[in-house]
Amino acid sequence: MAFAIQSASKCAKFTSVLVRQGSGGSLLSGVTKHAAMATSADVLPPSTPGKELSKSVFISQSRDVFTNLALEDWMYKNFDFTDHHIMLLWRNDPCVVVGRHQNPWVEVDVDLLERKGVKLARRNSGGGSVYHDPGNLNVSFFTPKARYSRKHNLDILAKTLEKEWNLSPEINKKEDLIVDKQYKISGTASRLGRSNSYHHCTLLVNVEKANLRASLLKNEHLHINSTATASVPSPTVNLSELHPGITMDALMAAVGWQYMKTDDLTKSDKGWRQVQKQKGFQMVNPSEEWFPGIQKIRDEFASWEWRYGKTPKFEVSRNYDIGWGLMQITMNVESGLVKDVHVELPEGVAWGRMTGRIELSTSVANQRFTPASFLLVEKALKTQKLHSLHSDDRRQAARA
Ligand SMILES: Nc1ncnc2c1ncn2[C@@H]1O[C@H](COP(=O)(O)OC(=O)CCCC[C@@H]2CCSS2)[C@@H](O)[C@H]1O
Repeated sequence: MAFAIQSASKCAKFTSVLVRQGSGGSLLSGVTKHAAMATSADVLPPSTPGKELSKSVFISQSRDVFTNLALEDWMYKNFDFTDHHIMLLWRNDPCVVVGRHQNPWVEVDVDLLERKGVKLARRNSGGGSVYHDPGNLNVSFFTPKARYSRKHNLDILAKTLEKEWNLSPEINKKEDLIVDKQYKISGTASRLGRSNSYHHCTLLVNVEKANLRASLLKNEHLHINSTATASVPSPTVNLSELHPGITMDALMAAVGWQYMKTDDLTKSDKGWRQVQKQKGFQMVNPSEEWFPGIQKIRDEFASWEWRYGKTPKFEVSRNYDIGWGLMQITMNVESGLVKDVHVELPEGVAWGRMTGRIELSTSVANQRFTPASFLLVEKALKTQKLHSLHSDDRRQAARA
């Protein structure tokens, strides 16, 4: 029996290729779409009974953020990592990935992202919003919860950069990897379940910095009140700027090999030993054929209900200069849907005989919130005549 795949999923199979024979070759050289396909049982020798821990490096063949998040989720839910730890390396086409408890309208200009073709995704782990493109490497470390250690994993990454390229990254308080005391090269988040866990992090190799900045710009017109997790912006640097030898291929190979040779066992793993069974990295095709049910998970990650509907409830306002002062339109949004709308008129301005705060019943009620919801309310208001109160009107309004 090969490792956990059998015990957990009966049918997960992997296209498996040895991608680095000898030390000189590029990580991905020799890998073709039609590389020999084999089940894990064909690749890995049968494990001997007892407490043996082995490790694998998987590389996702997909660049679709929703597919990769689904793959991660599938592995987390279906594998048993007790005697097999896995590192998954994955990259995405341009996207912003917000944390599980975040508000996308706080974090980014949602409409701008859409116009630029940058996807917006929500992950299952907590923390802030990060930008991905193929120059960003995502590294997921899967272990049983009992062996979960962010520090151990980040040490592997730091050690790789030290040994291979003479860099001295440090792990700061929030477990970012930073260089020169301030420049972030990696952000971290994690998910812990009853028995399984993963810690995942980014590595900025050579992302389009201008796109990173532009994709994390906010919509300055929206004023949002919410309890959602806020991101912690930091100055960032690409590893390729620190050492020209750091290419994506070279980094993936170095990180993968450092992972394979690092002992994950701890003092509490009495009677265990770590064995090396895998001779190379395994290319993973995250398709329905290999991971039954993955398409449904992918569709859930891509759905409006998950990306926007999961936003913690919030209050969002826009201010309008109407000549006599600032008018404010406010909406309460729950599960991404507009629950109620009110307008706050500036002092001394009336709408008919109404002043101050006015509850509105509008066509946006119970609809999905978008910044364009404000345009609809604005339009509806424009059909009403606002006027400045004369002192007589003020007295009347006060009596009403
Ligand atoms: N790709 C990437 N890597 C590192 N730092 C980034 C990146 N993109 C943006 N940033 C910077 O980090 C802050 C947000 O930092 P903050 O600390 O708020 O959030 C994080 O770091 C979350 C990391 C999540 C990692 C997951 C791994 C797989 S899927 S995403 C942002 O405002 C930018 O200044």
